[in-house]
Amino acid sequence: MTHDLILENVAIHLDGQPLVRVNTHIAPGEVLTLMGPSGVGKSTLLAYIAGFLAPSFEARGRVLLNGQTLTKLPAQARRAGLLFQDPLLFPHLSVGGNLAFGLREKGSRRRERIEAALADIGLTGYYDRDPATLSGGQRSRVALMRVLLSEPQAMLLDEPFSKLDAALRGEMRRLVFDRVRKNRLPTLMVTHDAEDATAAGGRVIELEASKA
Ligand SMILES: Nc1ncnc2c1ncn2[C@@H]1O[C@H](COP(=O)(O)OP(=O)(O)OP(=O)(O)O)[C@@H](O)[C@H]1O
Repeated sequence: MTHDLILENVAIHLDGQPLVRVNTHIAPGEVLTLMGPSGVGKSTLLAYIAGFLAPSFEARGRVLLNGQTLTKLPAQARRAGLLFQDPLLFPHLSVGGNLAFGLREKGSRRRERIEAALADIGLTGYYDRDPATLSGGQRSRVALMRVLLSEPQAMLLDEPFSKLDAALRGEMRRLVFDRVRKNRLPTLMVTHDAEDATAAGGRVIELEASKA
């Protein structure tokens, strides 16, 4: 099955004022970078796609994923993986518990899948660890893996590397872009950092502040 993310004449308004407007098609494994001034509505667009747009906004247009109109589905049915600036993990769950939260698969192989995911991000033996004891880079990797275990069909990245120091930023960029390509996920990344766009290596849409 191909995973295409289509934003068809999407326009978002706030209190009658136009914010973001986009019309584009993101192919499987493609990372489209969205840049533009603060307040133009970049995060709002991601929230619209994911299904939790605040009621003060008004949105027009259609969002399609694999040919299915997302805007007709509740947020939990949309299969859009979200990664934010802050890699938020549930503090009352272990690292393994956090990954289990993302896992779609049921049954006896869950533990095995989680152990494999931990090994995959260099965290073998971390299943029972308290997330508060992880480094920033380790937390970011667990947050990414939790999203991937939920088997998303598209990825939405909201300044995902901005809180990391330079060395970790490079490492996380490689990991994230490698996984979205391998999993053939259409990906929309919001960032203020031109180096993120260069590392993504794809198209860049530069939004302009509304003149209205
Ligand atoms: N829940 C909300 N209710 C009402 N207005 C909101 C809400 N969230 C954001 N806004 C407003 O909507 C506009 C767009 O915000 P948004 O966060 O999408 O911008 P952005 O382009 O992502 O900005 P930045 O680059 O600073 O993150 C801003 O004017 C913001 O103040």
